Amino acid sequence: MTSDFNGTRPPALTLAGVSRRYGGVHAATSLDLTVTPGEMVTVIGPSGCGKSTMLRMIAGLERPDSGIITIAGEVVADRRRYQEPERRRVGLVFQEHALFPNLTVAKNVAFGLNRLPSRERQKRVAEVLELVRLGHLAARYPHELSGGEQQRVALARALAPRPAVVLLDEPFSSLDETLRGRVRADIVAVLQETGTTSLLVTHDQTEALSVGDRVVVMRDGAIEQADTPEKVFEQPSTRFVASFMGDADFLPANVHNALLTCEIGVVSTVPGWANCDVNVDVVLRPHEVALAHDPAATARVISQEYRGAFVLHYIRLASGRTLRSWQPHHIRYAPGTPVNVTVAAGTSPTLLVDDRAVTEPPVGTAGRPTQPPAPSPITVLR
Ligand SMILES: Nc1ncnc2c1ncn2[C@@H]1O[C@H](COP(=O)(O)OP(=O)(O)OP(=O)(O)O)[C@@H](O)[C@H]1O
Repeated sequence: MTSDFNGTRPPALTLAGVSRRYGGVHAATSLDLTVTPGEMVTVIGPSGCGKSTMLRMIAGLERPDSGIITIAGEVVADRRRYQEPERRRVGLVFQEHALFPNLTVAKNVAFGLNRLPSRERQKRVAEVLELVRLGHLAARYPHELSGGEQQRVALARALAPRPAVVLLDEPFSSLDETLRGRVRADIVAVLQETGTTSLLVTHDQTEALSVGDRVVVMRDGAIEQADTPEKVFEQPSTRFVASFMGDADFLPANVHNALLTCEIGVVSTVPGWANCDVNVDVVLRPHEVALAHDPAATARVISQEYRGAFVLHYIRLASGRTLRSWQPHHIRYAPGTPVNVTVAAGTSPTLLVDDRAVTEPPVGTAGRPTQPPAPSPITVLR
């Protein structure tokens, strides 16, 4: 058993230094993660970054080359031990519904409960079908259900044996856009209601941010950042996370005596950066970039995309760099319009040095003379 967590329950799941290679491919590299009971963690990253490999190792469908995995305090995989999937307290929900087509809904849900006496089994099946609001469809076969209903049955089946962790691998991706939102809300509600610990793999940034208590961003087999949705979006730890989790542009900038400036002028003050002179890249998201028509401005609108609630404008700066700006849907600057570009008041943008976010001046930068990029024309913060 691992040590107690918060003095009471152990973590629902831990990975410590978990790695897996397929020939020359490092599918998972030294993964470290601790998931607390009841937490919902979303896992996101580009195709092939190792999301499914991580889930498969937790489920016991794949054996790690090294590292330790515990579930509810019990070691299920380490150098010596390897617990079979059916003995792990893990429930699985996959993209394809994976229900047995020849079994009714009730029998599908009862499938993992064969150790229970018949009466208890029936009671538990009825309970979980009620939970996903499908009690009235217990006698139907999978082909008689909608895609959303099939996913709710899959969740009921995963929850029935009271697993310590439920793993969901892109459970909504086969559903169309409208249904997707509804089924997602239903499933998340059931997981929250039952206090179920879960890991949900998704390709959808909005889903990862809106559903997760914590978001794990993976890249090339490694965890790049594991944080609250707010931190992942507002304080990305790397250039990759900043650009992967939403639109982001990067401008060379300089912090001199706590004042952050770049090509568009003064961006903000940076508390704690007094007495330093550091070149950085500043991360700007389109909602942080303000525009105003100004015949004297050197920046130009290149194009715009109508997105319904807002219009995304592409701006070419004097340097030739491009910046994007969201404008309310009723504001549309025609291509060629000269615009004054500023950073919205109250923005505290992420600063990068060598692709990593920095919150303090790098060691040895105090007083270092650097050549600040020439701001054109300095814009006073509103
Ligand atoms: N059984 C296998 N044999 C060889 N290589 C594999 C195997 N399974 C996965 N890989 C490789 O390991 C890497 C990680 O794959 P994985 O399926 O975990 O990625 P993923 O992030 O889930 O991708 P996707 O989002 O496309 O599903 C990929 O390069 C993949 O080609």
